[in-house]
Amino acid sequence: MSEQELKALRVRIDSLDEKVLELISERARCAQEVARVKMASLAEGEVPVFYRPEREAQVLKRVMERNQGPLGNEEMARLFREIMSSCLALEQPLKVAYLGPEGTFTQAAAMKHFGHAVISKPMAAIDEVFREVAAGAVNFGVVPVENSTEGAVNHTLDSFLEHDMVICGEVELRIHHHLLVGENTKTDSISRIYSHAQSLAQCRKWLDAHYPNVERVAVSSNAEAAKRVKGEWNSAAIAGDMAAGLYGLTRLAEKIEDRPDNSTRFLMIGSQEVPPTGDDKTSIIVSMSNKPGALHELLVPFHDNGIDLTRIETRPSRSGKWTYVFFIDFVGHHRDPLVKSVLEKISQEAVALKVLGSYPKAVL
Ligand SMILES: C=C(O[C@@H]1C=C(C(=O)O)C=C[C@H]1O)C(=O)O
Repeated sequence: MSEQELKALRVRIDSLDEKVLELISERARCAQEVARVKMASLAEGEVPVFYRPEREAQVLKRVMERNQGPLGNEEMARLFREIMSSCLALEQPLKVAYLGPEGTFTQAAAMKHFGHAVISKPMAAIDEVFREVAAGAVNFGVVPVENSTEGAVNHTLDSFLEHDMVICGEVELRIHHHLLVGENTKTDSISRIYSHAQSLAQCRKWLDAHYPNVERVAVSSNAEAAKRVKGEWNSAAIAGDMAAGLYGLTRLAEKIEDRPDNSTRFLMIGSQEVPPTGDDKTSIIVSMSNKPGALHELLVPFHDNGIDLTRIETRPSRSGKWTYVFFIDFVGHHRDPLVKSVLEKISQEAVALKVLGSYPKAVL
């Protein structure tokens, strides 16, 4: 390519950037107008709701449907995700608590869902995220709920039994683990590998093959593991990209998870009910009396009405030994007439039924 051709293309890019800049600014001014309208239409004592997940899901879907390339749909949606995040921040910056410390996959999930223009607050434990949201110190919380290799995150499920929380969104994240070392580490004398118990489990086979005799130490998070090895000479950590970057660690081995499709699903928790988008999921908790056929009775109404169950999980209930609660996710919104009638049928048989929330299916 000649110098002249390159120059001409760059002139074109500069002129396109000017247009993109002007359009983004116009969009941001529109969002400010939206905020003004939201404020003006409040009833007395009503609190304004600036963040509208159902609308955001719609915007992202529209972008993906209309995108003609060459950028891929996910990439384009990711760019719009950030534009919306900044526009919303002009209305009101969201405060989001997540399972920390900084550098966790939960932080990456929070950024993927809300974009980067939020005020984010790392918490030391899942229960603390719930408490921070319940106390109203933040608008939303982000917690992991299930992993495709290791299954349910029980701390999260149990926290739903203790707190009244509304689920307002979900996000899925591909989880890639790396074996990380600090600059002081002597790689031939690693005697300890730190990580979160879930991550150690997700890399069990790889560890058995490569470091069979090295002690595996479970710590509170992958980011905490990364932080520890920074100063140690005989240890390594298993953690992801964010933690590696944050603590300046070197990748001794990359993508060491046993299953290449290893993914984690995260939930956004808050107090805001989300209206239907037409492509939603609902999460409920049900406790049934301890009699034969109880689970069957619970599932029949879903089957009879053709409602697609996406997940069912059992946890010991807090109210008695050998009694259980079921966490169920299904496709649909609790305001859909069909879903309403199924929930009514179930509540006639159940000891207790709680709708944790209906929310748009993950777009990204
Ligand atoms: C602009 C709005 O407010 C927020 C910002 C949005 C955006 O930038 O598109 C979408 C939904 C809301 O979270 C709106 O409600 O339409």
